[in-house]
Amino acid sequence: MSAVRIRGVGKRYTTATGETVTGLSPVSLSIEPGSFISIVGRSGCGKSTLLRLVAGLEQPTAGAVEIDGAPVAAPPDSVRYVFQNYAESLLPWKTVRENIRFGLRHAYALEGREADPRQWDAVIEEKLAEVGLHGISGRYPAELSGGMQQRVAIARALASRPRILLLDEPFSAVDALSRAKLQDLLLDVWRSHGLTILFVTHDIDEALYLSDRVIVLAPGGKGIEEDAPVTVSRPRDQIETRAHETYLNLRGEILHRVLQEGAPA
Ligand SMILES: Nc1ncnc2c1ncn2[C@@H]1O[C@H](COP(=O)(O)OP(=O)(O)OP(=O)(O)O)[C@@H](O)[C@H]1O
Repeated sequence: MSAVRIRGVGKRYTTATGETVTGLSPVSLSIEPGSFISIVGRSGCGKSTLLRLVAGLEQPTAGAVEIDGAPVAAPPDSVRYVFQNYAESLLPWKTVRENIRFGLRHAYALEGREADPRQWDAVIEEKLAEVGLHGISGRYPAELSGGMQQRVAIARALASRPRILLLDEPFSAVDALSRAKLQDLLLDVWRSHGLTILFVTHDIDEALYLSDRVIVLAPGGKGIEEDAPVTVSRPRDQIETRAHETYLNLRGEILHRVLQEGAPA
């Protein structure tokens, strides 16, 4: 069974002035459990709309999203969302420890387990270590670098034991070196937790490096333009993978297609 099934899902928005805007023309996609899928395309093509529909944060105006075979009417327990901006993923007025505790509470409540708060600090430190952070649990999100904030956002999401992780341009505000490290961290947690990941990015290289499949959305919310499998072997390596012939050919193909599109960037 697919982890996520998107059946003819489309979204039209009505603006405050009563205008109707196409967020996304109907698309259909089947996402296998444990796969890593990226969604790319020009600004305004409907990437975030698609992710929010899968997350149950918005309802489609056409079609339906199914998670593990069940229709999504509200944000499902098995799904977590990491945004570009930490202020959306984390609670800025809570420390890192309190933010992750929030995720843990959620997991314990779902599993009907009695939480023993005395054990939580150890689990929180374990989650932070998993994303390469140590000794920062007493800090507030604003006291961390952009890359560290996104590591905390990932740790918090992992603490609630999701099966599906949705990430909306999570690394676009960090420097290139931190970004490469975050990409490898995400591949590590994807593998070790057996997650299904849907990842929105503007960066075609990032999408190719991370994914099993890259979905290119057409400009103006017109739907899926290309669904390209990435056959480059795993584990991936920042230097070797990006120099691989298959990777470079696919990169050329997708860039060519995106650049050819008539709409302004
Ligand atoms: N709440 C909303 N109300 C009205 N229109 C919206 C709303 N959200 C999105 N849209 C419109 O839907 C279209 C798709 O928006 P969306 O944010 O999904 O694009 P995107 O591909 O994620 O863009 P970007 O790459 O710039 O983040 C755009 O035309 C946008 O203006």
